[in-house]
Formats: sequence, structure tokens, C-alpha cells
Amino acid sequence: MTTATGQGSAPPPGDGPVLAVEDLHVRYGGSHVLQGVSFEVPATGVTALLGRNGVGKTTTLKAIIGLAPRTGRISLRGKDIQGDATPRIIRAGIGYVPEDREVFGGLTVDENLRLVDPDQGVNAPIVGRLFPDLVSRGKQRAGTLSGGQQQMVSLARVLLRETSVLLIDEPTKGLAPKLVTEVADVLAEIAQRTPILLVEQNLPLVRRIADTVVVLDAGQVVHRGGAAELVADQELTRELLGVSMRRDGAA
Ligand SMILES: Nc1ncnc2c1ncn2[C@@H]1O[C@H](COP(=O)(O)OP(=O)(O)OP(=O)(O)O)[C@@H](O)[C@H]1O
Repeated sequence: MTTATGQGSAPPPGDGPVLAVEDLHVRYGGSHVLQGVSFEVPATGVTALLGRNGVGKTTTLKAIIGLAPRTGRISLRGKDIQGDATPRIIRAGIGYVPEDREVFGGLTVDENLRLVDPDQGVNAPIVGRLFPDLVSRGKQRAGTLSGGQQQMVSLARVLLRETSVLLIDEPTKGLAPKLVTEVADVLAEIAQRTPILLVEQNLPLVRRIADTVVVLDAGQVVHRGGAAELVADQELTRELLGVSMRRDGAA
């Protein structure tokens, strides 16, 4: 559904989580990638999903959106969605921005956005408010944009629908530090209205915009807590993520 102002359905009633994942399992052939993952995404702010490379962060997002074979319980605003197919899950109010951005390179910026909102495209108010650069690039082919600009198209596209929660996978991957900061600014702005479940390796960005963190290891959740507390604890980040605080990649 398209709205005049784009993103931002009303928050769910009460203080409950917008999204709840319980005992989620994903198997790829003989590989048991997620082994009973449970966590909740609060109805406000940014929840960062962290973990070492290959631990199953992308798989978790794909399982929620119905793109990975899964068992377990997933509920959106208290309503079970685990048996639903992807189009229905998206219609129910989950927005998904995949890691590879998936813009249509042969189409213009405006045409990419009109695939979701045929009436407005770059003229949608939310595009002007959050992505003014895209408005001026409306006639440019998306394939000629930089990685950061393509990420903005991908984010703008998902915001043209009414969503209750956004799943965003490594939006700053491969971007120069200045663009990382721009994407972080946009994510912080989006999170004022719509809760985000964010997969992100850039810890300065996590510290800046995330409220809570969920850390995966060996197919399970091994840590939940405040984002600032985790990032401030060098020993814990090394233990859980195998990294020290990255000094590159401004946010
Ligand atoms: N379609 C698939 N078929 C088989 N195995 C897969 C498939 N997709 C992912 N995997 C495997 O599942 C595991 C988890 O992958 P996933 O991409 O979810 O990890 P990740 O935590 O997002 O990794 P990264 O941080 O490197 O992006 C990996 O071992 C990966 O090789």
C-alpha cells in the first residue's frame, strides 16, 4: 500500500515487541545454520543483529521474510506469520532491504521507485525529505549511481510502502566513510518512526544508532543487551564478535 507520506504506520498498541522470533531453525541441506534462535525487536529504535562472518545474520532476516526454509514461531505485532509466503509477509508490514541492494540498473531512479509507487516515484514527499539527492537524479539510470546512492534508492523504495518494521542487511558494506555517515544519518532518521532490525558490521555505526543488540554464535543467540554497553566493552566485543572496535568506517 502506498501512503501520501510514505513510511510510518502507527506503532503497535501497548509496549509489546513489533517482531518476535522464537525457536527459529534453518537448515540448508545438512547444515543446521540457525538452531533455535529467539529474540524480540522492540517497537521503537534500532536493534542490531551482530555476529561473526557466516554465523547466520542474513539467514535470520531471510527466514523472517520467508526467503529461507524455516521452522519456529515468528510474529508481527502479535500475529503469527511463520507459515506465510513472502508477498503476504511484506503486505503484513515488514520491509526488507537486502544486502545486494537489488536496484534495477537499466531503469532510472524514478522508474525504480515507481515500481513501488507508480503515482509518485521521486516526487513522493518522503523521498524529498530523506533523499533530496535522488530527486535531482530522478532521470539517471540506477546502474550508473555509486554504491551509496544505490543504497539510498534501495532504502527509499522500501519506505514508499507502509511498514511496521524494517529488516536492513549491511547497508554500509563497501561504502566509503563519508557515505557510511550519510547512510547512518538516514537510518537514524527512519528509526524515529519505524523500528529497524539491522545487520551491520560497523561497530561505530552500531554504537551511534542502535539501542539494543542481539548477538548470534554457533546458531544461537549468545548475548542481548544495550548497544553502547557492548561496544564499550572491548573484551566482550572481542569474545562475541572476534573483533576490536573498528577505527575505520566513520559513522
Ligand atoms: N542458500 C544457501 N544454501 C546453503 N548454505 C547457505 C545458503 N545461504 C547461506 N548459507 C550458509 O549459511 C551460513 C550462514 O550464512 P549467512 O549469510 O546467513 O551468514 P552471515 O552471518 O550473514 O554472514 P556474513 O557476515 O558473512 O554476511 C553460512 O555458512 C553460509 O555459507
